[in-house]
Formats: sequence, structure tokens, C-alpha cells
Amino acid sequence: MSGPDFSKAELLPVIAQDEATGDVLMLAYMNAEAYQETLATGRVCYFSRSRNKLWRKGEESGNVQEVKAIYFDCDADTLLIKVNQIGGAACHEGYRSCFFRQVTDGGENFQTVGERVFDPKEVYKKN
Ligand SMILES: N=c1c2ncn([C@@H]3O[C@H](COP(=O)(O)OP(=O)(O)OP(=O)(O)O)[C@@H](O)[C@H]3O)c2ncn1[C@@H]1O[C@H](COP(=O)(O)O)[C@@H](O)[C@H]1O
Ligand SMILES: [Mg+2]
Ligand SMILES: [Zn+2]
Repeated sequence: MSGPDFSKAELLPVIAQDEATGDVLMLAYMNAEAYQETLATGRVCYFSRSRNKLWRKGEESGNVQEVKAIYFDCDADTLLIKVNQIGGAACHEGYRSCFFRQVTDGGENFQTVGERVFDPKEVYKKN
């Protein structure tokens, strides 16, 4: 049996979806090590491209993501993880979902449509 194919790319994109609401929370990346850690711990561990290291989601904020179910797509190079989002917000800007802005007026404008759950200055005190 074969699962997600990390031989296709070192980093595979990962969509995190709220298991309860169906909301798409964020998109990030995993390498094989992050994937194995996620399986072993039941908490989502990404690989941060900007920081170039494992990123245990919630390590600073406490907003960890509990794994409810893991899927991979037809050609085994994208992951979908249904999660229970602790703290009610996935985004480091304090919104429930990273997709809190909507493009409007045919691309002329955008609108903040998401719900801000926390103040990042409070949650990320080190920054
Ligand atoms: N917490 C987040 C966070 N939550 C959601 N996201 C989203 O996750 C996506 C991937 O983030 P990465 O850091 O992996 O960046 P990348 O997209 O791989 O690489 P770049 O585009 O930055 O080059 C981003 O596009 C963000 O929209 C976050 N990106 C970064 N953080 C930082 O991660 C650190 C730990 O935060 P917690 O895990 O919440 O404790 C803090 O310093 C936060 O500022
Ligand atoms: Mg990014
Ligand atoms: Zn975000």
C-alpha cells in the first residue's frame, strides 16, 4: 500500500479543513518527517518554508490542530487534513481561517469577510 508520495516533491501542500464546519482553514506544507510526526502525535506538524524547519502548529500560540482524518488526492501529491482547531483560529493574524479576505468588484477591491477571534499581539508575545 502506498500513501502520500514524497518522492514527487520534498514538500507536499496540505489543506487544513475544520472538521466541524467544513471551513478551509489554511494551506501549508509537509515534508515526510512532518507527515510522520503528524501521524505519530495526532497533532498537525507542518514544514515551514520561510523558517526552513518543522512547524508544530500552535507551538507559540497554543492553537494546535488535532487530527480528525487525513486524505490524499488522486495523484498522491496533496494532503487534506480535517482538524479540530484549538483556540478557534488557525491564522496567525487572529482569524478563524487564513482566507479572511474576499476579492470583489472583479479584482478591483477586496473585503475582509473573516471573523477575528484573537489579537495577534496578545497571542504572539515574543514577536
Ligand atoms: N502561526 C503561523 C501561521 N498560521 C497560519 N499560517 C499560514 O500558513 C501558511 C504557511 O506558512 P509558512 O510559515 O510555512 O510559510 P510558507 O508559505 O511555507 O513560506 P513563505 O510563503 O512564508 O515563504 C502561511 O501562508 C500563513 O497564511 C501561518 N504562518 C505563520 N505562522 C507563524 O508561525 C509561528 C508559530 O505560530 P503557531 O504555530 O500559531 O504557534 C509564529 O511565528 C507565526 O507568526
Ligand atoms: Mg506562504
Ligand atoms: Zn493566516
